[in-house]
Amino acid sequence: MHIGVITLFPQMLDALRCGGITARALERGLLQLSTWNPRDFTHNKHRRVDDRPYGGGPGMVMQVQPLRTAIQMAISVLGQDTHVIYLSPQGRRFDQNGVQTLLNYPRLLMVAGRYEGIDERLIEQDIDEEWSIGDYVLSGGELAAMVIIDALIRWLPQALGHQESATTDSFYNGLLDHPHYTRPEELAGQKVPAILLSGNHAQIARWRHKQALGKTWRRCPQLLEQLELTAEQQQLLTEFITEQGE
Ligand SMILES: NC(=O)c1ccc(NCc2ccccc2N2CCOCC2)nc1
Repeated sequence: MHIGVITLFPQMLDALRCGGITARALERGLLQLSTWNPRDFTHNKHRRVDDRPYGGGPGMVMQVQPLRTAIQMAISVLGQDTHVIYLSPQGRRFDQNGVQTLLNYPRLLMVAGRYEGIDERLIEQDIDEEWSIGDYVLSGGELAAMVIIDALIRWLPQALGHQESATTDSFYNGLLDHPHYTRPEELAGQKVPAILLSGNHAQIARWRHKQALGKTWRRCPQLLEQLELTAEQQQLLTEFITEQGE
């Protein structure tokens, strides 16, 4: 997979190379990440990429030409079949389904807006899809792009050491995550649940599934309604509720 980002702040993307799963995936070439800065494609003396908005109003708007030239340069490197997305609060809400959708594009170009946004004519002509990571406004599209890149990387084959953690990622099987514990066994009177020390993997898996069901039931019951729980899951949830003495 080759991802490109059009951004005025390419150094922000370096954060993905600092460590962890994203850094390892990039080092191992599981995906390529390239950036293009519209400022490098300006044709004016002061390398301006923005100008005042027609119709007045506060702030500045990113001009079409530097962005269009940067996008065309990126596509010449990435390939003609590159899918071009724009990060904006008006975009399609990114979620686990979005991960699976975007993974289908071997070549993805992400345009990160700054200032008050970009000239609408660029969106109409050069952008295939708008995506949003949530209903809030950020100073630029870079962090939204990085969130999406991070989520995609976790689903690239071999990106995770033990592959199952992607498929058992809580949101994947529709439930919230079960609790996690590590050394020491006891800490200020807080003990690790004995079942986890038992070595009985079937019972441990059952306990974790029960905890995930219980946590989901507690925190977002509407999520449970969407899932048709199996008889076994109903049994586990009943057990959880009984144990909680609710
Ligand atoms: N939710 C998201 O995915 C998300 C994405 C980007 C983003 N900001 C870049 C941006 C993009 C498009 C339009 C306006 C703006 N903004 C520029 C800066 O000023 C505010 C408006 N914000 C939130």
